[in-house]
Amino acid sequence: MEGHPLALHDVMFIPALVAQASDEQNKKWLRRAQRREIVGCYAQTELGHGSNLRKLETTATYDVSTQEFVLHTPQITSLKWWPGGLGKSSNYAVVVANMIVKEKHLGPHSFLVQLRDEITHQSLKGITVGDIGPKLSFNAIDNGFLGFDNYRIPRTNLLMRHSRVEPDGTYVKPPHAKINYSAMVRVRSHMATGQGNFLAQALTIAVRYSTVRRQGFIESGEQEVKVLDYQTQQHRLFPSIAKAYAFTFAGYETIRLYEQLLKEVDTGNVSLMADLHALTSGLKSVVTHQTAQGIEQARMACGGHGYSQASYISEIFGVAVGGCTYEGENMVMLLQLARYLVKSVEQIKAGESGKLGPLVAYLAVKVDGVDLEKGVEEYMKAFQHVSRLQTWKASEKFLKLLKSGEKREVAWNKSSVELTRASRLHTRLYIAETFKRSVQEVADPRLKEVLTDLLHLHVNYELLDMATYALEDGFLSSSQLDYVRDQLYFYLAKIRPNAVSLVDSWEFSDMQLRSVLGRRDGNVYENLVAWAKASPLNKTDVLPSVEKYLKPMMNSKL
Ligand SMILES: CCCCCCCCCCCCCCCCCCC/C=C/C(=O)SCCNC(=O)CCNC(=O)[C@H](O)C(C)(C)COP(=O)(O)OP(=O)(O)OC[C@H]1O[C@@H](n2cnc3c(N)ncnc32)[C@H](O)[C@@H]1OP(=O)(O)O
Ligand SMILES: Cc1cc2nc3c(=O)[nH]c(=O)nc-3n(C[C@H](O)[C@H](O)[C@H](O)COP(=O)(O)OP(=O)(O)OC[C@H]3O[C@@H](n4cnc5c(N)ncnc54)[C@H](O)[C@@H]3O)c2cc1C
Repeated sequence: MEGHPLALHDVMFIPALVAQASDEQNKKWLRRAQRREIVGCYAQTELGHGSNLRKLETTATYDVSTQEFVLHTPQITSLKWWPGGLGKSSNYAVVVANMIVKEKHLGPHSFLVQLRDEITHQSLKGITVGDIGPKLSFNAIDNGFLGFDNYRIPRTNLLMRHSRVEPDGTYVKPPHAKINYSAMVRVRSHMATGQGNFLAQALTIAVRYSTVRRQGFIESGEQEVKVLDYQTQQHRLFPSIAKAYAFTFAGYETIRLYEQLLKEVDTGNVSLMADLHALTSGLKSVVTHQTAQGIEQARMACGGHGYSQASYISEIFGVAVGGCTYEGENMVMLLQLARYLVKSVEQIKAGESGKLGPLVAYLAVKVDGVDLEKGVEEYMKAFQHVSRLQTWKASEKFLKLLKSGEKREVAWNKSSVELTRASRLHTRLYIAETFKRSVQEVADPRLKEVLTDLLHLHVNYELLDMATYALEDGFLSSSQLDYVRDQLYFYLAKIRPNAVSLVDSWEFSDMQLRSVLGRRDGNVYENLVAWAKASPLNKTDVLPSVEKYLKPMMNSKL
């Protein structure tokens, strides 16, 4: 859970080579990387810039006389900063640098760069590299810094699958300007399943513990109840169980789309890139945020023991919440999706609704009302309505500011909170839709029934959560919202008997969970005592600090 120093080798270094190095280059590098004869990382972010890639400062200047690129770190803010595995473990990196050829700045490009000697592992001349120090979590990973002092690499170390620099300095452009961002898009495509997995771990601990913990009464005079029987506890945990499933289903779809994109790009077809970029930008943002919230609720649902490291939930939280920042800070990525949504609105206004992609076609179709009692399809129409409403409102605000003479960037900034709201609603619609589709495809009728209950819980919880939008224009009445509330409470109670099975079905072992509270055998109390006794402070009855500090203080006459 604390991460692995070689994680980025598998998660980004190898995928960057697969997607961006030419077949010829990969004959040299890929097998070596796969066999772990060389260990790499993905070095893009700098001390001064992470989000705004166009302003990366590390330069790779082509020297036509030697057919080499000269990598250089012009100032302190240009140091690479954050890459996982860079500090101590890697001897190679895919480095993203601003490429300059014949004095022309050609923007960020990826290069394979050797950092350390393959035998001694010592850093090479011209390279400054080290670890950036402890973090909130992920402390088994050596996130690092890296500087170059006019460090030379062969021309052929530019990753040349999609763009090239010929020996004479002729630049051959890629088929899409952002094709070099593929390693990021890949990780974003995988993040919904990854984060769903973190959420599932925290919920497994909290749900299991909630059936061991007895406290208080529901009907007086009876045995104290398992805390999972409280409606508030169910409300805290069960909607997140639904989300963990929903995120996983959505993630399967984005992973499939990424694989499709890779194949299509190789045939020169880049049409999926904008759609997938928009989709994964929104999905990574919503999923990481809701996962962090869900894990924190799971911790609180374990009361005082949730705060102990024996629960292990704090570590899961620390790792998961990193996802709100890495692979694109969440607000920044929501605004990327918003660009796509605004463009879609502009297309509709221009009478080109027919050109809209399937995920945004609903923006052009108005619905007057819904009959929620007819079932999940009607909820989908309600989600479409609120997303459409907010997308149009935010877009109109932006377009109006533009029309009034504001500069594009200023108008954008003044509309940005509303735009991020639209992006979230659009993404939550997508999550609900994929959840619905995935449940419909389940063949086993008993499994389908339980997952359908979770789906119902999800859509009622979500609609209630976005109720202000639906009430704003009178789309939903307050009596419809009462119906949604009743349904929510109905499904909380219905799911209760299956709650433990739902989390057990994720099949985390005790070794994976590392949680005293979430043990499979439920022997929480004995093991909490054993865990406490094993605390380093309990190695001796009297600590050295007693002689050193306590006694002088207690014996002082002052
Ligand atoms: C088995 C597989 C496992 C897979 C991995 C699973 C991971 C799951 C987690 C669980 C496992 C835990 C294990 C541990 C893993 C830990 C991993 C952490 C690793 C972290 C790595 C990093 O963080 S790497 C650095 C990431 N950095 C960023 O994300 C930077 C964010 N910024 C950007 O991406 C960009 O700068 C930008 C998109 C914000 C803006 O780009 P730019 O300025 O160039 O563009 P514009 O804004 O001007 O837009 C122009 C135009 O381009 C379009 N566009 C931008 N990007 C793309 C793209 N990628 N694709 C397509 N199109 C793009 C943009 O939309 C604009 O279009 P318009 O039409 O003009 O609107
Ligand atoms: C655990 C972890 C692992 C990482 N691993 C790697 C790695 O392996 N390789 C690598 O290269 N990098 C890595 N990073 C770096 C990471 O990708 C960046 O930190 C991330 O992309 C955010 O960029 P930033 O730090 O520049 O944030 P900033 O952009 O400085 O964000 C600060 C604030 O400014 C806001 N902001 C910035 N731009 C805008 C805008 N245009 N509009 C509105 N608001 C804006 C943000 O929303 C945020 O609130 C890692 C980071 C972490 C935490």
